[in-house]
Formats: sequence, C-alpha cells, structure tokens
Amino acid sequence: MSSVECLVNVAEIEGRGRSLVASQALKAGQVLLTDSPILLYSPLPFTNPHHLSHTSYCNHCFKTLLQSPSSPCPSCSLLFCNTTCLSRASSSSHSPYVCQALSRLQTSSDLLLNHPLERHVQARFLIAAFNLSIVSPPHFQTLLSLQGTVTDNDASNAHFLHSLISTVCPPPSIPSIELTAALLAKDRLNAFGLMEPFNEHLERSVRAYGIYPKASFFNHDCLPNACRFDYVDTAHHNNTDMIVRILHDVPQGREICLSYFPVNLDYSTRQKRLLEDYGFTCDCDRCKVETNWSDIDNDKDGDDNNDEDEVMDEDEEEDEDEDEQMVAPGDAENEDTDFPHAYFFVTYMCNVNNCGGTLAPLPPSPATPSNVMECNVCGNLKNNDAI
Ligand SMILES: C[S@@+](CC[C@H](N)C(=O)[O-])C[C@H]1O[C@@H](n2cnc3c(N)ncnc32)[C@H](O)[C@@H]1O
Repeated sequence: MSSVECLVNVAEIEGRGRSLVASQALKAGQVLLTDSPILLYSPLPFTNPHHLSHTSYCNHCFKTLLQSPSSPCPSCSLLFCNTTCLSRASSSSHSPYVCQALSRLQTSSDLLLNHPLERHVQARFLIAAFNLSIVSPPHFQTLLSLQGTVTDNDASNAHFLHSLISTVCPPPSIPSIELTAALLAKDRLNAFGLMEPFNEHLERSVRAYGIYPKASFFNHDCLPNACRFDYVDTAHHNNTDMIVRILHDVPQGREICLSYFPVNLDYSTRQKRLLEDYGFTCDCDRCKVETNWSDIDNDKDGDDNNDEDEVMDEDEEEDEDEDEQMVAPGDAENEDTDFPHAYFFVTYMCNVNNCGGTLAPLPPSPATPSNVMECNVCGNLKNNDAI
C-alpha cells in the first residue's frame, strides 16, 4: 500500500476475516485510503435496443456527458465523453470483446426478457470480469482473492448466465461455470455503488458499480468510524476513485469499519440485510443495545426507507473496545442508557431532508483539526460548532 494507505494494516480477526486496523493514531477527517476500481460496470438493463446511444454518462469514466456531440464507439455506438476516453476504453473496459458481447446482448434483449434487473446487471458484471481476465490477468487474480463463498443461488444464476454469455461472447471461450459462480459471489459481497447526485425528491440510484480491491477489506459496523466519498462528476481524471475518511480520532490498533448502508436503518432491517446480503449476524455495540428495543422503539434511529447501498454503546457494562467518541465527551454519566449512541447521530448524521448521509470532517491541516463536516451523500458542508 502507498504512503496514505500505510495508515491501515490488513489483519485477520476471528469471526470477521480480513480487517483493516489503524497502524497509528488517526485524526478526525484524515484521508485513510484512496482506492481506484479494477472494474466498473453499468447498472442498466438490456431492454432497449436504442439504449446504447441514450445514456447520459460516459461508458468508460461514468462522468455526466457534457460535450455534445460526445464520442460514440464506431462499432456499437455506446457513448464516451471524448476520443481520449474512447481510446482508453478500447484497450480496457470496452475492448472489442466487451463491445461485441454487449451489443449482441442489447440487440437480442429477448434473451433476458422476463428476467429480473439483477440478472441483467450480473451479466454486465460477468462480461466485465471475463474481459478483465484477458486485458489484466493480475487484476483478475485480485478479484478472485476477494471474500465470497458460492451459495445455491450463485450456482443456479451462474448456470443461466454462463449459457447466456457463451452465446454472445466472441472467442476466447469463457471461464467455467464454477468460476462464473465464484465471480458472482465476489461481486455480491464486494461491489460498491457509485451513486447519482443527491436529489431530495428522487430516490437515489446507482450510476455504476465498482470493485475496489483495498476498500473491500473494510468490515461493517452499524456505528462506523470512517465513511467513503466519491466524486464521480469531478473534472479530475481519477473521478471514480473512492476516498475513505476517518470520522473521529482513532487510536492505533483499532479496527476501521464502514457502514455497508445508510446508518439510519433500524435494527431488524440492518440485521436482515447483513444476513441475507453478507452472510453474517452483526453483534456490534449498537446492535447489542438495539436488540433489546421493541420494533416501535427501533424508529428512534430514524426512518428506514433509504434502501441505498453504500457498495458498513455500549453494553450496560463498559466495553473496553468501544469507540469513545460515540458518547458525548463529558456526558457519559447522564446519557440515556436506552439510546447511548445519540451523540453519533447528532454529530455524524446529515439532517438534510431525505439524505441519510454520514458527515465526516474535512481533512485537518497538520496543526489544526478541521471543524467543517462534509456529507458523503448530499455534499453539504456544516460547521462543527453549529452541531
Ligand atoms: C467486503 S468483505 C470485508 C472483508 C472480509 N472480512 C475479508 O476477509 O475479505 C465482507 C465480508 O466480511 C465479513 N464481515 C464484514 N463485517 C463483519 C462483521 N461486522 N462481523 C462479522 N463478519 C463481517 C462478512 O463475511 C462479509 O460478507
């Protein structure tokens, strides 16, 4: 890992697998990790034969298309923001292999007719992953090294998708059904969503899914001590990079966790999603407290209608390993024991209507801590003094 990424080490923690642990004391707002995707793919269905030329973003870098006319692929008319992006894509994400496979699936969209959107997106992922095995074998090996055990569902989806993709993919022949199932399992546990810009009146949708090899080591906590930012429409050429920042000071040796979804979900929704989507039962400090709440009480932590994937208190007895800043400094004795993580919500949850984002301080300067918080969903900035 590069200099910034030396701030965390990969460690094996029993019951949690590989985990990222602070290799030194970390300061609130500090950039912990900048990670580039090894693979990106679109979340769109293959339903409209004309869809290829109607996307409003570049099919390589996923930035909103501002230039008109943009640069279409001469073979399939998929749009790219300019000739530079098209030429980069031709030797990577949009190789002749991908171009042919996607346009055949697009023009024979009846092959996926009556199949759920998830199957369309999995087909896109597999085409991108098979392409990765050709254009970048080391990255393909990295993808295979990620966490993910094949379930019965993965196996049956792999059967269908393998036969579908065999009919549309040009040579060389595609990987085995077993490898296809393994890839689906990796995608299920490790894909992050790059989100469309926030609009309080619209449900937030995914613009692209990506596999981020280093960020894939973050485990989940319902009271995370870090959160991720993406700036997909920035003018910068690394616009699909993910940036992870620390929410509050963290001592050396502490595990760094993200929340795998917006932190305002209620206990039973969180438990269900973690079990069904990620295969584990969460026993974090927040869950230990909330398991004792009735369903009505679970509304304490806000509405639970935000279904977006981010692509992570105490017991009555004091927990030594607990993040001390979850409880307001100096307020621990007076805290409401039914709701010990109130401080987290007041400090780190964005209160913009329908946002549900997490606030992290802007990176501090070497001498002064930052007192401006940035929301990772709506992008609003808030002075910490106003909290
Ligand atoms: C994106 S991976 C995280 C890295 C993973 N631990 C590894 O070894 O590569 C997600 C998987 O990590 C494990 N995991 C994440 N958070 C966990 C937690 N709080 N408790 C137990 N297991 C967790 C689950 O197996 C989950 O499916």
